Amino acid sequence: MTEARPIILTCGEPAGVGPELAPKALALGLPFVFLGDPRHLPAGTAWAEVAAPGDPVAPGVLAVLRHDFPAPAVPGRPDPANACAVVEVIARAVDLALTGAAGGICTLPISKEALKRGAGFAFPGHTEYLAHLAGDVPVAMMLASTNVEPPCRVVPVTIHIPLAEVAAALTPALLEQAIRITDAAMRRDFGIARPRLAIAGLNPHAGENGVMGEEEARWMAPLVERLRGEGFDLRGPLPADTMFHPAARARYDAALCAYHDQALIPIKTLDFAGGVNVTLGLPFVRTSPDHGTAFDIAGQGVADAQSVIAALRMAHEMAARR
Ligand SMILES: NC(=O)C1=CN([C@@H]2O[C@H](COP(=O)(O)OP(=O)(O)OC[C@H]3O[C@@H](n4cnc5c(N)ncnc54)[C@H](O)[C@@H]3O)[C@@H](O)[C@H]2O)C=CC1
Ligand SMILES: NCC(=O)COP(=O)(O)O
Repeated sequence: MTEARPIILTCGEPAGVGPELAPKALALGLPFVFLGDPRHLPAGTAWAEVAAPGDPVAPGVLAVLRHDFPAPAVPGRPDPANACAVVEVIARAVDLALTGAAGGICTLPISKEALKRGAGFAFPGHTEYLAHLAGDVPVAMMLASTNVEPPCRVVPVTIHIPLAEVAAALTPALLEQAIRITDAAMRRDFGIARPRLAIAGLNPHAGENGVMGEEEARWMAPLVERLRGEGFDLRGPLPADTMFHPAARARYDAALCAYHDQALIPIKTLDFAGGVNVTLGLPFVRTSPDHGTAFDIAGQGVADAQSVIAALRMAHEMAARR
C-alpha cells in the first residue's frame, strides 16, 4: 500500500480560529501540512518547517510550509496588511495540489469581508476563487455531514447572493449544471455508484401547483423529467421543509437546494461540529470545515477542531478514491 500524500491545510484568516485549529488537528493521525506563517500559531505549538509537503517531521509535531505574512495576528481583528498573503496561500496550495505534490487541499476559514476590503478580493469565497484557479471550471459547493445517519449532504445551487436575487439567478442551466456536477462527484469522490439526488423547490410547498410560486411547474419539473430520461436518479422538486428529517434523508444521497440558507441551515443544525464543505468539480480535492473565522472566540483556545479534522479525513478519503 502506498503512503497517503499529505493534504495542504491553508491558514485562512490569521485573526480567526484557523491557526489555533491546526495543531489540534494532529489528533487525526493522517498527514497534512500547515501552509502559513508560524508566527500565527498559538504560543507553545510544536512545529517544524518543511521544504516540501512530504518531508518528514517527528510525531506530534506540526509540519509547516512557511509563508511569511507582513503582520502578526491579533485575534478577532483582521489586519488589512495580511489580506493579500491570505489569498497567496490559497493559490500556492492549489499549485501544490495540481502538481501532485499534495493529495489535495483543506482550507481554514477566510473572512470574505477582510479579503474584499484588504486585498480587493474579487470572489465571494474560496469556492469561486478555486474554480478560477483551476481554469474557470464549473463547480458546485457541497456541505456533507459526518456525524449523522442518514447523512445530510446539501448543495446550494445559488450561493453567496442576496435573497432578493435568488429567483432570477436560479436558472434551468444553473440547476442542470449543479445536477451533473453533483452526480459525477458522488460517483468519483464518494464512491456512490448510482447517486440519488433530491431537488428542493424554490417556493413554499414547492409552489403547490402554481398557487405559491410558478418556477417549480414552469421549468423545474420539466428539467427533472428530461434529466431522468438521461438516466439521472432524481426526485423533486420537493417542498424543502420536509426534506431533511431522517426518513426523508434516507431516500436520497444529496439534496440540491435553491439558495444558501435552504441548504446550510439543515446541515449546520444537524451536524455543525462534523460538517465538511467540499468543492465538487475541481481537478483537485478541496475540503474545508463548515464554520467560519469565529472572531468572537479566536485566540481563546476553545475552538472545536472536529470539523477541520473531519474535513482533513474526507480530503484523504477523496484523494484515495481518485
Ligand atoms: N470557508 C470559509 O472560509 C468560511 C468563511 N466564513 C467567514 O467567517 C466569518 C464569520 O462568519 P459567521 O457567519 O460569523 O460564522 P462562524 O462559523 O465564524 O461563527 C458562527 C458561530 O459559531 C461559532 N463557531 C464557529 N466555529 C467554531 C468552532 N470551530 N468551535 C466552536 N464554535 C465555533 C462562533 O464562535 C460563532 O458563535 C465571515 O467573514 C464569513 O465570511 C464563513 C463560513 C465559511
Ligand atoms: N457559507 C459557506 C461558505 O461561506 C463557504 O465559502 P467558501 O468555502 O467558498 O469560502
